[in-house]
Amino acid sequence: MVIKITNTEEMRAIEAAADEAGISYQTMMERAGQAAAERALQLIEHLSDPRVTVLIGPGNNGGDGLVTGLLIKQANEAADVRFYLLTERPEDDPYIPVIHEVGLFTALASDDGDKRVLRNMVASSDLVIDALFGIGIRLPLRDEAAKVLRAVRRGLLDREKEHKEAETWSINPAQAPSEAGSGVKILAIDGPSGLDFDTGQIDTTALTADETVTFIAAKYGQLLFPGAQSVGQLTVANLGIPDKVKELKSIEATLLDAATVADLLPARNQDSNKGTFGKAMIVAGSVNYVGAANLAARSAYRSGVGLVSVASARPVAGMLAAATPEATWVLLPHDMGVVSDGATDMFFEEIGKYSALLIGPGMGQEDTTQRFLFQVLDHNRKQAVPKRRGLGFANLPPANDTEDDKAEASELPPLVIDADGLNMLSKEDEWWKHLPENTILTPHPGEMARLTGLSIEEVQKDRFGIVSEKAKEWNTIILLKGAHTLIAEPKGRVTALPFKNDALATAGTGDVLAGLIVGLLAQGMAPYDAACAGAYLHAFAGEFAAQALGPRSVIASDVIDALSSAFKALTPA
Ligand SMILES: NC(=O)C1=CN([C@@H]2O[C@H](COP(=O)(O)OP(=O)(O)OC[C@H]3O[C@@H](n4cnc5c(N)ncnc54)[C@H](OP(=O)(O)O)[C@@H]3O)[C@@H](O)[C@H]2O)[C@H](O)CC1
Ligand SMILES: [K+]
Repeated sequence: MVIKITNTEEMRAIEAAADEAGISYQTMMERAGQAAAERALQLIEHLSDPRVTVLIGPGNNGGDGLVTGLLIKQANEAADVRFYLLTERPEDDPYIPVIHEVGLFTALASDDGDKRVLRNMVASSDLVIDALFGIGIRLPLRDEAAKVLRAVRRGLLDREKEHKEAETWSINPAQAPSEAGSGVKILAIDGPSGLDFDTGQIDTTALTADETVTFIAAKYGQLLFPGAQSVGQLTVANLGIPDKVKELKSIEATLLDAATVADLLPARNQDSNKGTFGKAMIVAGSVNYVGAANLAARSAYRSGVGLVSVASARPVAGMLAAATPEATWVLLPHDMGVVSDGATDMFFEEIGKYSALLIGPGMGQEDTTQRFLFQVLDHNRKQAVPKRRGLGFANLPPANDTEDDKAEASELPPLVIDADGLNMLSKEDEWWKHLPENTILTPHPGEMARLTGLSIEEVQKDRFGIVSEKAKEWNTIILLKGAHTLIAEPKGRVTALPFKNDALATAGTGDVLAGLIVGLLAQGMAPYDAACAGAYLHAFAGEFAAQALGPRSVIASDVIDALSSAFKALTPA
């Protein structure tokens, strides 16, 4: 199963192709209603006589809502299901007669001038299903639709107020009742009505859903802010559309899922030693940013790599060695605690032993460090092979002749550039021409803005477009961080993460991510796969950490600690 991401035009083409292939529009609508009803039934399963209000729009989104409501009633006789119609449904609607036959309550907006009926319906509901509009919307919302949504909000507030009045207060906050909010859940069909499914723009009157059930594929607008904020937890129901439908198959944007990541991870061979699982080198840290190297190295180790070496300015190693006992160290020449360009020779004496390389976290951006970075990047092009100078380190095995030869002939191993590495790149004209093929860049939106010369707002507004375009232009893999992190490669693939977790918005989590990716790379994963899997596991670990500690209190080290939970959940023993 691969979850695709489409725009509305692509979705229309897929629907038409599915219809052509024998899955009629009505069949799709009934399967859509079935999928939404399943989620709805789960949301009300703890209630003995649940009350459900379904908001019905004029188009097929409304049709999905009618099916959903009917199926809820069919599955749960005790449920009080009522429908609120924005407009009369088309005359040939097959579901309205059934609703009348079953005797379910319906109200029509044009009969409810001041929207009191709607407000009361919502205030007395446990679940509101939003089936006013889906991908057929053209913003802004017309008046009547906006009025209906405002009345729904008022109904929700009434309910919340009532709930609060009924609350009892405990003197000791540690023992206060934990239940909060109005208790009304909102389930959106395909998305909150008022969402632009292509851009993520959203009408100010739109509801904030707890959950969204969408169909066949995710839509860009569900993953872009500000709309993504109102989508809640997203479920994708494929409606039985075969993967081979050309219009679906040709889509290159996908939403990453746990099973796909589990399949990507390298197998663990029991007959192994630390050499089996690769060696990662991390060039990181400077006297001003000491901790980055520690976070990246510890995170890399949690990925299962056999050995992690940190190459850093000598004083940094002195400060960190005790806190990072598993790492080995390569002590680079430095100027006042930042890596100097004189470090290049020593770097190349070592790098041949490593199967992956990360450069950047906490390095600073001094001119001398920048020269070092570009000398490293240009090595493959210039074939400048330095002579070994015998400056080994106590904790690395002495190189024998063969290793020496290997080191001298070596190209750079698969490479990740992060943080200050990216900032130093952006200071050089046409910097991308210096990158070895398949390099992974891991910018956050601010770094991406610097690399592209755009503003952060411009980057964020068109995340998918920009990351895809730049991956092609720069011929490199780009991982654009943020809620719904994106990974794109030059050939056109783009992958989005399903996570939007503010727990990761804290210093050092970027170092953790970069370390995790280099650890996976070192174990032989293909660069694009390592970037995707690393990003997924990092965000997944963030979810575990947030559950345990609350998103507010999570710090980068907690994410490292939670990595084992993320790996275990994906690949249970
Ligand atoms: N993707 C799938 O495979 C499936 C999707 N299904 C569902 O179908 C909807 C899309 O249905 P569609 O009928 O094309 O469009 P909507 O229901 O979303 O909306 C159309 C109606 O909305 C009116 N409209 C448009 N803009 C506004 C506005 N700004 N204010 C008020 N009203 C608006 C529009 O009126 P017009 O006068 O402009 O025509 C239409 O009446 C999709 O989202 C899924 O939920 C299938 O059921 C299953 C397969
Ligand atoms: K909707």
